[in-house]
Amino acid sequence: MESSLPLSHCHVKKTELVINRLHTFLHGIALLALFYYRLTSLTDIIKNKNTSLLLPHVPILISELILSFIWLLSQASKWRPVARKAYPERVPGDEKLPSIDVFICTADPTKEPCLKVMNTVISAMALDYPPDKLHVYLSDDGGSVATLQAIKQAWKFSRLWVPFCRKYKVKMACPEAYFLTDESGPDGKFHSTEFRAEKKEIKKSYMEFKDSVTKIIADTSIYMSRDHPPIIEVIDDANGDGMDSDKRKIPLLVYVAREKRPSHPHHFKAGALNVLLRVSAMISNSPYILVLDCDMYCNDPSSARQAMCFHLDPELSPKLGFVQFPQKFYNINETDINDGKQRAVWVGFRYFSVVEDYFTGFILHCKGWISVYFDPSTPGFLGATPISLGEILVQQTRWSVGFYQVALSRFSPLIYGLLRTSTSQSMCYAEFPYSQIYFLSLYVLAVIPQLCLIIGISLYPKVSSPFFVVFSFVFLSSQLKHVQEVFSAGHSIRTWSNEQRMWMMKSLTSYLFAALEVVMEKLGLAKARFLPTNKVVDDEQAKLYQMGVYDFRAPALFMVPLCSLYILNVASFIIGFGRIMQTQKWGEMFIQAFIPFFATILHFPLLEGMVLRKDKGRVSPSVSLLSAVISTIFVSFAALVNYY
Ligand SMILES: O=c1ccn([C@@H]2O[C@H](COP(=O)(O)OP(=O)(O)O[C@H]3O[C@H](CO)[C@@H](O)[C@H](O)[C@H]3O)[C@@H](O)[C@H]2O)c(=O)[nH]1
Ligand SMILES: [Mn+2]
Repeated sequence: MESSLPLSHCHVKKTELVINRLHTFLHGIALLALFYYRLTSLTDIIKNKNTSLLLPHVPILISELILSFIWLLSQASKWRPVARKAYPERVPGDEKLPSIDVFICTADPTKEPCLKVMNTVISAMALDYPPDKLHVYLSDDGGSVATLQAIKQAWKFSRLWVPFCRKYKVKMACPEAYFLTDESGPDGKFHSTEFRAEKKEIKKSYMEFKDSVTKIIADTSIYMSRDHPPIIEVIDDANGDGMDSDKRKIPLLVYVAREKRPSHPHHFKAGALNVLLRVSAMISNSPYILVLDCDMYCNDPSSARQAMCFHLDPELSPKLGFVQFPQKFYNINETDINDGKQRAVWVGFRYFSVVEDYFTGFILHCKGWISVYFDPSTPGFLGATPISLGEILVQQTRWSVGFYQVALSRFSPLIYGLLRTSTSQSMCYAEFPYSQIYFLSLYVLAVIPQLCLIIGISLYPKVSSPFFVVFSFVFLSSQLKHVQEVFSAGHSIRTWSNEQRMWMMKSLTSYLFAALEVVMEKLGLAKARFLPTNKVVDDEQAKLYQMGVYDFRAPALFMVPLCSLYILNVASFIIGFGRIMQTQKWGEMFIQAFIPFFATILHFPLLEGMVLRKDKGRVSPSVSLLSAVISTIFVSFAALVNYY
């Protein structure tokens, strides 16, 4: 009877569906009204031959068109929200399970601490899956001797750890995280002296393993090699124990450092994964692969079985290309000022773009495969997100470069995708690459209404006009929709402000610089690069992050535009507000004064960073000074125009 029960269940989230569609409908109508207003006022300007007024009005119109276009694309992923449930207890017996190859990538031993990489490896070894059907491959792009030595130690420790996890059904397969939490074993065995004795023993072994890794690091010079021959090593001990697949108690573990030469393009992570595909084809050749980054660990040992609930489902299976677990992070605190959690969501691996995960998924869909997005209540995998603002912006710049590479190519989702897959699927895949042009809208909205407020040019309807309601509705409906999404995901209002702030900060810096980088790349002046994020946590940074305070020690290239725009907004609000008080014309400039006011409040941490804070993570005085000079030039320009 058991086999007739479904392995998974998918249900439509009805309330969210109704809210989303109602929002699409009402917001869509309001946008049409907004553009009606813009077009009529532009026609008036042209009729009255006030051509100089086109200078601010046209960019504002373009920026509103861009925002609306991206909003429209984003509706596709919200049209039919579903939730999935997997029943791993219903998957067939172990003998019927297909085998899995787990791929883990590491690249730079200076940025990716060896112990963390080994924890990822060990947690994968301890997945709840038949050991003879699980094979773990580590790709080491850094070709580091230390990593090779450490993985041998990790293998030794796994020989104790994997049986321990199986025996006591340990829920946290990553040893570092296990020994940090207070898990005392499953019910019943909780008090057993046997369990306690074994736990003590295994903890001792873990400490010895940690010491051995520390010693390896201390004794070896650690650097990221870009020039090395290939090494493939099946990790084993001298007796060959553990190799005989009939008797194997722990999964096979293989170390791979592909050949790298400076003259040869190696295609970053996608290149590493393709080498693993070729190597694993010769060794285990499993029909399924599980890809992990070295900063993620398996948080729920049953996740491989959960994925099988979809892959073995007779209805889904023939077309199912991949099961995607959302990226969730273990190093996020409640305040999450950097919006590291990214609530909105990201096989031969495709080169060509540094967002190979997104791009490969897109191409698979275009080839007719489907995928399942599975968000279990216990996250299957937990990763690490950068905790400093600078790292986040650098990471975002890399992603943005990757998205532009896709958007500007023949693979552009709205052309390539529409011809090959459904409209809604293409829209979903188009949202990320096209939303990189947010920076155009945000620069316009951060500068033009402000300068016009100082000059005294009105760009928005008066409070008494019926179109005032339209503009207010568009603003409120988009903000309230965002708040609703934040709340329904179980977060607080603080998440809303963090996400708004980070969205603006990323757009104004990363999206812009990525666009410049891609232009340079097209002109042959720059080369594609993949700077792995830094996973080494600096104490000072960790302290600031824990307190919910920004670490503004980001590159000046990022900080100067942000601070200059902030000062410009504060200044324009003060000048504009002063003028409104003088002239008592509240109605005319209300929206225009509200924009810099909103920015001033939302980005208050920048003001704190420039003026109030004295700690190391404040905005450096040179950045503040340079920003003040730049914004003064803009404000003076507007004041001069106003004067004449
Ligand atoms: O030349 C390289 C560069 C990177 N990596 C590995 O790629 C992974 C991702 O790098 P990371 O620095 O952690 O970047 P993130 O921005 O955190 O990664 C996100 O973005 C990447 C695309 O840019 C995706 O591949 C990742 O899955 C996704 O988590 C890590 O395991 C690296 O070791 C390589 O193997 N070779
Ligand atoms: Mn990462």
